[in-house]
Amino acid sequence: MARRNKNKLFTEIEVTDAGAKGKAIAKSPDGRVIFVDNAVPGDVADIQTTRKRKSYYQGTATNFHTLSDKRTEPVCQHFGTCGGCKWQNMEYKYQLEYKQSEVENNLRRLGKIQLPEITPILGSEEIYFYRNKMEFSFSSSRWLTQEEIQSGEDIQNRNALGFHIPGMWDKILDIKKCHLQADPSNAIRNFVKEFATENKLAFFNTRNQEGLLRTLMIRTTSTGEIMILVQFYEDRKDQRELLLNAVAEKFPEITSLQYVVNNKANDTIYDQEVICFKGRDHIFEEMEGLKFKINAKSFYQTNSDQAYNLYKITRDYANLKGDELVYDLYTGTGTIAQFVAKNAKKVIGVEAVPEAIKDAKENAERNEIDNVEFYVGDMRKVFTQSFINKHGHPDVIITDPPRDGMHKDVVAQIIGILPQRIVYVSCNSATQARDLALLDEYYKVTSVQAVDMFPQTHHVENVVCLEKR
Ligand SMILES: C[S@@+](CC[C@H](N)C(=O)[O-])C[C@H]1O[C@@H](n2cnc3c(N)ncnc32)[C@H](O)[C@@H]1O
Repeated sequence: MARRNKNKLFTEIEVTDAGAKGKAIAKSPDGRVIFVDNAVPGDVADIQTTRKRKSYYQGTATNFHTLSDKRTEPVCQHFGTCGGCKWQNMEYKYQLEYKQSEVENNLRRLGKIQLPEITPILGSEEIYFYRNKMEFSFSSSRWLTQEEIQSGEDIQNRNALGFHIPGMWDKILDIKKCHLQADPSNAIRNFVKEFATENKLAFFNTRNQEGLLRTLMIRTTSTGEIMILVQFYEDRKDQRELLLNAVAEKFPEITSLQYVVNNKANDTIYDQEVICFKGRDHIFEEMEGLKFKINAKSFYQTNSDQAYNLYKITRDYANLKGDELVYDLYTGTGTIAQFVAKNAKKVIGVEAVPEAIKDAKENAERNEIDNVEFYVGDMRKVFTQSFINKHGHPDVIITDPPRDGMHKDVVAQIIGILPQRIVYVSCNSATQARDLALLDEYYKVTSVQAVDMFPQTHHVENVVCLEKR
């Protein structure tokens, strides 16, 4: 029996809000929420639903009756196909408003937290070309745009170097100019694509798992250094050297040219050997005179200017007088730990990635900071009572977990310790709200400050200060 198509077309619907995952929000005539693609709050549009759930629809705005005055013209030719900058069609001041209200809503509704007066979100001065790290994928089956399909041309070359089409693991949109990372990022990516195509180097075929070229990572820093990492699938020395030598010759400003040969099913490099082809195996970022060494696997905040603002807020909230023992949980390469060290008696950083901890120790030595210590391991297993007994009872805990937030055992351990103050830095205010709810009996939220690290996207960073009740 044929399945009935349950999708609907709702006409003349007002789009009222923007929220989770960058989608706009509207209400259907039957009272459900609709998460809408391709719309801006204030638009009045026909909405074609694509999925129905118990309490909501997903859909796309098709025909527009009124265009919102919050709209602006997207600057990027890839807008709408590329999933990277979903909010590029909304003026920046409104992006900030929606980010601020998402943080507040999550803390109030999910966390049920009583909030102090909230400081306005700190916007980014640079709203384009602010990222210091981008990763592009090679593909031999480029995503074809509507214009290309309609042109009816026989397209011979389907090579692409760019981003995954949202929700499609095997389709890559070829990127000609990305507005998120400053030059020479675009020049390097375009050169690599052209050189590889001209020299018939095989782009990766995801379905057949074959080809030479897999991913390209470009990292830039405020010190002017550049790191390039090419990930190869096939181990062909001649072809690899042909490409890497051409890149080195064309861009002598590259200070670290590295590669990985990875023929396992997924393209994560974290369990792979990174080989330095030319220059150093690392680059340096600088902040307030502190130097941070970054290797290919290190986490470093992707918007350097806003990272500095984020760290200053974190240090202010920690309100250190100089005699405190501070724990910096999820320390990465120990950046926050070193940033606050001169205001504390001692700082202890804990992190899961061994390479990051190695860099953290080296960074501290280079920066001549001798009151920091770093330990490696899964937070849940390392941050235990015996760890506290050994290293001391913290007066202040700074925590900056990944998107999933803290494991409930880690929250329970913090409650067991009851430091005077907690500074919670988060890139996901929903999981932050969940964790704050668990802490609420023991801690009062005294300050909240959202920081926009990612203009043109819905992502937002949030810093919360908690004082023991
Ligand atoms: C959002 S980053 C913060 C890094 C650092 N605070 C900074 O500003 O650069 C989160 C860090 O948590 C680490 N991490 C993720 N899961 C972890 C776990 N279970 N135990 C310890 N560290 C973990 C990641 O490797 C990453 O370095």
